[in-house]
Amino acid sequence: MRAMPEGFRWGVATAAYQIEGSVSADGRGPSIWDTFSATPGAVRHGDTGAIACDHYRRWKQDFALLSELGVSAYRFSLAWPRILPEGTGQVNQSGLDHYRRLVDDLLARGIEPVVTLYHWDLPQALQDRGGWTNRATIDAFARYAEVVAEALGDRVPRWITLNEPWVSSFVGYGSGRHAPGIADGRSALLAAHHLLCAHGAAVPVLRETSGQVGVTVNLSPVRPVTPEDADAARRVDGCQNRWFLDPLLAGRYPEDMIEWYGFADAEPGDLESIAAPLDFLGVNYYTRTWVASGDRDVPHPVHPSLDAHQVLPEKLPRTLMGWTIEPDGLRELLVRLRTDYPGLPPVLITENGAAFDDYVDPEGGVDDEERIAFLAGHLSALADAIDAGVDVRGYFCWSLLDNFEWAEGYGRRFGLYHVDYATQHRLAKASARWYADVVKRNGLP
Ligand SMILES: OC[C@@H]1[C@@H](O)[C@H](O)[C@@H](O)c2nc(CNc3ccccc3)cn21
Repeated sequence: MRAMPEGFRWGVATAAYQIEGSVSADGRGPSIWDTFSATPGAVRHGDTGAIACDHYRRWKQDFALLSELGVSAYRFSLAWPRILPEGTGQVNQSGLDHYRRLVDDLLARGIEPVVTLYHWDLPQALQDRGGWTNRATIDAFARYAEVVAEALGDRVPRWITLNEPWVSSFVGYGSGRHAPGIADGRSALLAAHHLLCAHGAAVPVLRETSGQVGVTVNLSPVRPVTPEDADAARRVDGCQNRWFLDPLLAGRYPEDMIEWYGFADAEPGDLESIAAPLDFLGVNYYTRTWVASGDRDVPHPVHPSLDAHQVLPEKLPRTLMGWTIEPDGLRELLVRLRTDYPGLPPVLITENGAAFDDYVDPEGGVDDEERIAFLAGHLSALADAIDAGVDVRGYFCWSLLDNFEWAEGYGRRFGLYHVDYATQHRLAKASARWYADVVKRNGLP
């Protein structure tokens, strides 16, 4: 038995655009993901979030699944375009009312709502004015936080300002593989900085509520394939991990990367605001990053393309996303955080999960043993990190439901519950029953 500490929070996580659907209902405005997914070639099979899991209408039945799992917490995101359809200006009360109902139902079930304000669905109206490359979006986010804090501030125990600013900036504005589909290095850096500033502007606003405040970053330990690749690996670590951890936890950008990027867009006071004290750090972990510089093209001056440098060791097992399965990477990154960042607040694992080739068998079940093994391995590594002294307060499995997997569309299933998109029928996979038992035991059997 690998028991977690007393009071450890067990949860599952989702995000608005990936599950809600109803993209034009009750006053919702368009987001950059509505625009991007409607762009031919942007998303596999031309999939969009227009319907997704129809969760906007089926949320009550989905919340019954949370009770079935026995989780003590549920992480989900608010759709900014439901609350402020134009990103700023007029508030849409229907949007706020929807999320009030969700939060109140969770509380009535004894489940802690952990609310992400921004999980990539920027109102298109803001992108029309430059989006995250426009410094004015910082103030728009702060106003959004004020509106949400006023409406829900008395009943949400944990707030997450941003989900994965690295993805929003370097993938959305640097490689163009995510919305808004811009492939420009300097835009990625500007977007990253403004996202961090937006986080810093929202922290004092949310701190006025009764809830704790944190931010979620995706972290991946970086390994050189050969010793000659050490410099390239350090650059990728600088881009993917340190470019966000250093400002958030130490109030500075990493010197080696400032030089590499030639970055000079921080204004006086920005770094102090970004480094506002956190009640917790959300960490999303999925895999390690293996880097080989080799004789490939010179890495992009801003965003060393992981594709060009991602050379995965053949012997390692992978998920359907092509990501190597490396549970010990979770222990490694948590111990590194504790070692490198003395100001590290308590940690929540806000996402961990995997996509495998799930299918409904002739008996009507989904026997996803690979997912059970993935989760068991990562929970064991998490227990190792806690035994090593890292203060981890909770774990959120990604995801409750199969859902819209961004540029991969519906072809990649991460859910504990299988979703038949033709009928919207939810079906507990074997991993759902396994996870419910882990939650009940407060640890691995
Ligand atoms: O891909 C699985 C999930 C995704 O569904 C979540 O919305 C998102 O928060 C999330 N982040 C990662 C981490 N890594 C990542 C790397 C490159 C592009 C996108 C995500 C995985 N995931």
